[in-house]
Amino acid sequence: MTSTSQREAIKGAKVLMVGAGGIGCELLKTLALSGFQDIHIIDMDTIEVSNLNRQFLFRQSHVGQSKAKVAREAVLKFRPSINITASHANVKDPQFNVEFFKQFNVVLNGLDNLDARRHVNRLCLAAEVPLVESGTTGFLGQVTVHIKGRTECYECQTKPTPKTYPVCTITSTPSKFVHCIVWAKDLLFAKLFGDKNQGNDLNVRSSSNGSEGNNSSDASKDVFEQSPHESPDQYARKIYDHVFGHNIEAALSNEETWKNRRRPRPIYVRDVLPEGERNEGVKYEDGVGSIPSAMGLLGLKNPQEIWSLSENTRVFLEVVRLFLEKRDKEVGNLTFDKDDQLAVEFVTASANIRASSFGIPLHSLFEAKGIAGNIVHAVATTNAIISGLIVIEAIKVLLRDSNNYRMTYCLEHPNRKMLLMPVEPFEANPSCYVCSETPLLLEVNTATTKLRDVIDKIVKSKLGMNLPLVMQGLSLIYEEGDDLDADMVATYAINLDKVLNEFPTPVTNGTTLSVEDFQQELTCNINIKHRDEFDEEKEPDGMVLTGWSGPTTKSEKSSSSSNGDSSSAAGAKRKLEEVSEGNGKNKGIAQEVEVNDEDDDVSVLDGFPETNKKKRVQ
Ligand SMILES: Nc1ncnc2c1ncn2[C@@H]1O[C@H](COP(=O)(O)OP(=O)(O)OP(=O)(O)O)[C@@H](O)[C@H]1O
Ligand SMILES: [Zn+2]
Repeated sequence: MTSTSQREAIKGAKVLMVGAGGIGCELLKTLALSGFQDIHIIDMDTIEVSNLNRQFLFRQSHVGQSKAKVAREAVLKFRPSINITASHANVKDPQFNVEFFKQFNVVLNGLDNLDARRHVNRLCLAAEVPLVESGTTGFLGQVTVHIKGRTECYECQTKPTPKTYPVCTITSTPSKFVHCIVWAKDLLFAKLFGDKNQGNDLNVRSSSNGSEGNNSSDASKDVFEQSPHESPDQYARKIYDHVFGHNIEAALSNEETWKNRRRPRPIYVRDVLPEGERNEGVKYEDGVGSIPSAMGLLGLKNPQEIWSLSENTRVFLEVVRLFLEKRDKEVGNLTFDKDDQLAVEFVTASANIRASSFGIPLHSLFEAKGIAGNIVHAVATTNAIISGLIVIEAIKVLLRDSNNYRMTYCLEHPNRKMLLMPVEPFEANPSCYVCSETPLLLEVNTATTKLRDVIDKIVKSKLGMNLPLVMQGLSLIYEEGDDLDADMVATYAINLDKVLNEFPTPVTNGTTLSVEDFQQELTCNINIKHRDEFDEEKEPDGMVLTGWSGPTTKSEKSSSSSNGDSSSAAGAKRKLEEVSEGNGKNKGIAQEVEVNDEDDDVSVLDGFPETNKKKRVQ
C-alpha cells in the first residue's frame, strides 16, 4: 500500500533505468505497476533466445531486436498512458553525459558488469543524482543505495579481483579441470584463433619439433602457422600432436617437475583414432543459418554427456576444420565467447584431452561451458525480489526518507535462517579515489615501464576511465578523444611508447600524475613511487596501485571465481558463500556478500544485536 506522499513522489518522478535484462524486465514491470509515469531505459543489447526463460517481456519473435525498445512496447501494452523512452545504446556513449543524468530524480541499475556500473556511479556522483544499484547471482542478490554526500559510493569498497592461476600451473602442471579449461580457453584457443600479436604463454613449453623445450625464437618454423599445402585436417592433427603429444613429452623430460607429481601421458591422434581414420569433414548442407556445430555433425546430441577421449579428439579435429573452412575471416580476431557454440566445443574438447593426459576427470560440454563462461544460472525469482527491493528504495530516495534507506542482501544466512538481510548504508570511504580527492600511489619501475602500460593496465583497467587525459604538472602528456588533431594524435602515440623516465621531464620517484576523464567528471592524482622489482606471480602487471582501501583494516583476499564485475561489502568480512569453482557468472555483487558473525561488521537490523565497526550513515 502506498501513502499519498509516496504516490505523489512516484507520479512526479523521472527515472533512469540502465539495463533491460533479467533484473531490468522485472524492474520495468514493477515500476509501471507501482505508478511510475516517466521512465527512460538504456540497454545496448538485442534479445537472445537464452534470455527468454526469464526476461518475460520478450518473446521468440523478438529475438534479435533491441531489449530496451521491446521492453518499452511490452509494458506500454498494459500501461499505455505512461511515458517510456527507450535507448538502444551503451550507457557509456557520450550522449549520456552529466547533463543527461541531471534530468533524473533517481537512477536504477540492472547491469551485469563492473565497467558499466562504475561508469554510472561516476555520472551519478557528478550529476548528484541518487543511484540504486543491484545485482543477482543465482539465489543471491543485493540492492544498495548510493547518494553523494550521504552514503558510500558504489566504488568506495575495493572490488575483489577475479580468480587467477599461476602461469606454470596452467602451462605445465594442471591438477584440476578448471586449469585445463583456462589453458584451452586463454592459451590454446587464443593462440589458434585469436590475435597473433598478443603475447601467449602457450609457448612456455612449446617448440616446433617438441624436443628442445623452450624455443620461442624459432619463429620460422612456427607450428601454429598453417603451411600452404596443409589441409585443415592435416593442420588440426599437427596441432593436436604438438600440444597433447610433443609438448607433454618435452615437459616429461624435466624430471624435477614430476618428482612429487603424477606424470602426464602424451597423447597423439594415432593413439586415439583407428589407424587410417581421416577426418575429411562430415558432410552438411551449406545453407542459410549458422555454422553447424561439430558435436551436432558428429552425432553427439546430449551436452550433459561426458565424451570419451576419442569423441573429444574427433570434436577437436572437426572444430578446427570448421573454423578454418567456415569462419576463416574471423580467425585471427576471435576471443572466447561462451555463446559461440564452436568455441565452447573447442574448449571442452581441448580441456578434456588435456585432462585425460594429466589424469583429471573429464567433464561434459554443459559443465565445461559453465566453467569457461563463469556461468551461474540465473534465477527469475531472485531477479523479481531484487527488482521489488529496488523500487522500495527508489521510493524512499524520492521521499528523501534517508533514515530508512537500506542496502538489502538476498542470501541464505547460515545461522539465522533469513533470506533478506537489510543493512543501513555505510558512510563514504574517505580514501575512495572516486568520491573523495584522495591521491593514489603507484609503485612502478619507471626505468622500464612505458606510459602505454600505465594507461592500459592502471588508468583504463583499474581506474575504469574511458577517455583519459594525463597531466604531468602543467604539461599534457596523453589524451584520448574524437576531437584531437592529427599532430596531437601522433605526439600521444609517441608518448605511449616512451618509458616513464624518458619523458622530457622524467616521470620518476615522487612525480605526481593527474588523470582525468571529462565524461565521468573524474580526476585523480597518482603519486609515483619507483620500485625495481615485482613478483611475477603476485604482481603480474609489474605495477601496484594502492592508496584506496576499504575502511576496515583486516584484509582477506577474495578467492572466489569472478568475471570481475563484483563488489564486496568489505574486505574484512568472512565470505558467506563462494561460487563453486569456476562456475560463477557473477552477475552482480551478491557472490561477494560477506558477513562476519563474530564481529558483526555489517549492521543487522530487525532485532539482531549489532556492534558495527564500519561507520553507518548518521
Ligand atoms: N554498458 C552498457 N550499456 C547499456 N546496457 C548494458 C551495458 N552493460 C550491460 N548492459 C545490459 O545490462 C543487461 C544485464 O542483463 P542480464 O544480467 O540479465 O544479462 P543478459 O545478457 O540479458 O543475460 P545473460 O548474460 O545471462 O545471457 C543486459 O541486457 C545488457 O545489455
Ligand atoms: Zn566512493
